[in-house]
Amino acid sequence: MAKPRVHEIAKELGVSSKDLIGKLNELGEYVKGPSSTLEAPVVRKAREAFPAAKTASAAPAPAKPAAAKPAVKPGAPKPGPKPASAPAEPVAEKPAAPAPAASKPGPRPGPKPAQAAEKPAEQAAPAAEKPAAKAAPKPGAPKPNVPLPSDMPRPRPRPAGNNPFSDRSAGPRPRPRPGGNNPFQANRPGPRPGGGGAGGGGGRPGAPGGARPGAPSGTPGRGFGPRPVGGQGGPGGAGGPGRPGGFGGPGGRPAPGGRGRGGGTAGAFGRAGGKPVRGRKSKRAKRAEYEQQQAPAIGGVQIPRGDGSTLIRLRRGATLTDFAEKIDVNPASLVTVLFHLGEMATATQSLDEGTFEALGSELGYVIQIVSPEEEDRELLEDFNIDIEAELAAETDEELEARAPIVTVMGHVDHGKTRLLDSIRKADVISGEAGGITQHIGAYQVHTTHEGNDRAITFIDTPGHEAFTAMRARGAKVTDIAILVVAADDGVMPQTIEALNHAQAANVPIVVAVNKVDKEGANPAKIRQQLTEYNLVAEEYGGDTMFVDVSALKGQGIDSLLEAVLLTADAGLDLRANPNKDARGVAVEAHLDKGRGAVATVLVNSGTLKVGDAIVAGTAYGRVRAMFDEHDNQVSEATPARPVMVIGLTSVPRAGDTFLVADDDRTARQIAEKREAAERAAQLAKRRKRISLEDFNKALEEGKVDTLNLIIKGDVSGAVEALEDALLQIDVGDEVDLRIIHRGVGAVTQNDVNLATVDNAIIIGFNVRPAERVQELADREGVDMRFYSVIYRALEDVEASLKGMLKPEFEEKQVGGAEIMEIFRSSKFGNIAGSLVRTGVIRRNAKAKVVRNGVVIGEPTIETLRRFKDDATEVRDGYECGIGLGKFNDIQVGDIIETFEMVEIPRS
Ligand SMILES: Nc1nc2c(ncn2[C@@H]2O[C@H](COP(=O)(O)OP(=O)(O)OP(=O)(O)O)[C@@H](O)[C@H]2O)c(=O)[nH]1
Repeated sequence: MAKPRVHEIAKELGVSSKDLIGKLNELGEYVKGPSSTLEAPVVRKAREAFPAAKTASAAPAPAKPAAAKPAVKPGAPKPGPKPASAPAEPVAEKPAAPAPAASKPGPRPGPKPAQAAEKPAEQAAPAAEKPAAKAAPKPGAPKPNVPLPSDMPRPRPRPAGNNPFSDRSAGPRPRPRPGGNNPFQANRPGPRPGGGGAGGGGGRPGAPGGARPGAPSGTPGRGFGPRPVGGQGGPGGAGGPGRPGGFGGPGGRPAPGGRGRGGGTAGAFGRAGGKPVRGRKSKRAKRAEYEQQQAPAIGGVQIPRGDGSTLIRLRRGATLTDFAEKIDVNPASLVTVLFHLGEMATATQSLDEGTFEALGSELGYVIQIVSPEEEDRELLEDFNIDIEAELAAETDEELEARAPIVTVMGHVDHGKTRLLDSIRKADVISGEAGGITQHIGAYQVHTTHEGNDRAITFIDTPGHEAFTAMRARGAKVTDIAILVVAADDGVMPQTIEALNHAQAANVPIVVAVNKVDKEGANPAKIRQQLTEYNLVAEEYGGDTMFVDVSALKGQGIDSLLEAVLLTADAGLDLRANPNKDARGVAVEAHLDKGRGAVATVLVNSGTLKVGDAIVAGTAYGRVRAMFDEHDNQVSEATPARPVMVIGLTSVPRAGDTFLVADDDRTARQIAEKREAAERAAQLAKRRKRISLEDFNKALEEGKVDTLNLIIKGDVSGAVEALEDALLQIDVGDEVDLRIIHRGVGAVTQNDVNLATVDNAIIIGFNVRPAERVQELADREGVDMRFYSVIYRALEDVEASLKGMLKPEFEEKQVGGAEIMEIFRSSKFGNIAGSLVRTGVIRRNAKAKVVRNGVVIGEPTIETLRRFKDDATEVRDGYECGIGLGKFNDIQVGDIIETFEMVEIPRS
């Protein structure tokens, strides 16, 4: 490769190509054109032919090309020739250039060196001599491609290639890349070198490829540090350099050169080497930065963020683990983030909606807590039960008329209970059946309407509380509400509450104006009052039916039932499919001593049969027997037919929906799943929400207080109502009211044990403690309270909570003085000349002026004197003058008592 071309030699000699060609032709060498290559002997001839020119131009000429070329493709072909022309110097300097070559030494070098080497080498040698001598003392270098800046006399070793040492030195050098065509490799082994004995051959290789590489290495020692840089890879080249070592001075250097090997090089080059490293780092850093942007860290953890509207659905009582699963992160990360938001929670703790919302908005997610109904629907879907779809799919042919279901509401004492009794008695069938003997929570009566026998089902739990509690559970039981208003009392607060609840539930209302038998009853006034609430009587042009009744005397009951039926027929589609598995609602339930859990259910659709596997809320079982309100055993219940069911393993709650499952196992699984969901939701509700900040503070100040309650009642409706009412008590933020357990039946040992563990108070409603339970409670110091009126229980709990909020003070009498004489002073008002009878009278104390046992005023002791001197206190047995400020209503004989407010220690 490195055969020089005519034009190159011409340039070197400072003559035109044409002249050179002419000359050579003259000398008998046939040369075709400027691009023709020349063999070494021919070149020699040419140089001999133009001796003068050569000396003149040689130096400069080579410099350029050399520099240029190597730079570009160092290892490349060019080098060969160039070097020839460009003597030694360049070599030294250029090493730098070669370095770069290193990076691509592989290919180039390989071949080139081999052949190129020979010639150039030869030629170079001679050529080099001169320059070398001048510039570099150390001539070593006939290095071809390297141009040489002159001022850098570096001893230029020889090109690795033809340096005899090269091989050897190389040997030791760590051989960088194994590369097949890596010159070094070839060299090393010896073949090349060996063959090259010629130095030339072997060297070459070094030169080109190796050179590059080598160069740097050697260089380093040299202090070329910087240059090499470009060289980069050169390292490998290192081999070359090895050479230098050979050459003495540099010797030491080589070592570094040795370093040739890749990374090592860097070190050898100092700064240069560092660069690449730095580059890599920054790349990594950049990536990290990018990732940071993607997922900002909160509290040191990175969490993929939502875009602010990413919807995440969670069930009630979900935990951080549930949330983490949805966004695919480690739950611990969420714990950390929440912690930084000021809340502490474990990954498996049920959290309330507010906490999830705060966490979600922080992370860019919109958290949607699935409603209980929806959750239950999803739960049932897992069992292939979709009640809504089932209902929607029913055809007219499948639907049959059913009885309307009615709830009686109204203000206290307006006659709800009495009305329900009257209706029961009015039942046309009762006579034959022996009357309604069972209170099962609902009953059905029959009446003749327009010649037909019609049934109406009444929920036997008056009041909107139960109605609302059921609704809250998603049960739409009531079709029509009878609003009872006493004609002698008028519309009262609960009347309005009741009608609001009914209207909110979209339940039509029939107004029963009761107690019309009473004197002073004014039914018209009721009609008029209710128009304000959108209940306009038909006779006034509205669409609400008002019926005057006397629950006491049983008057107007038939009309009321008729009004109910008319209202139902007018606006309600009361039909259901009786030919399928039953679905409905539990309206009442309790634990019966003999029969276990009993529940009164109302079938909404389908037919409930004895033997059915049933699940009601979290209770399940198999229908062992059913009874109606007449205490008759029945084998099946059709829509709107209330029956008392026996066979459940636990007591459901009023308002729990029930359904018949395919088999016992399914019923149990549904119940268990509901139970789990319920527990989670309860946990979330109960969780004390307190910020981290407040938490510490509250702890320090001993302000963390929770009133734990256990509620037991005779029927689930009462327990529900009591629980709801209790939870509505506004107790502020400092105290938490928790109902840790509720149930139907007597207070048991288990209840007391639970209360002992959680420091709870037991509230019993219409129940008594079971045997020996009172004893246990006394022993354990558990407070049990029993009520038969919900209101009283509420009052007590509220008072107790307030007590926890505010310390209680009581007056403690400090002293007492009797007024013996009255001095009138224009400046101080009346002064009571008194004798202290008990204790001590102090200035500024609060006082009570008592006359004949009656407190007539509570002034403050503003002035207190012993004779003419002010005193701060006067003890019993002494006389003093007491000024009560503006309170001048005193008489001789009055007693002035002073007292302090003393905090009553809580037991
Ligand atoms: N004179 C008269 N008294 C009635 C009538 N209806 C009810 N009462 C009386 O009113 C009082 C209250 O009746 P209840 O049926 O207990 O009233 P309630 O609305 O069920 O009361 P709570 O259960 O406390 O909400 C009783 O003393 C009844 O005897 C009526 O039509 N005429």
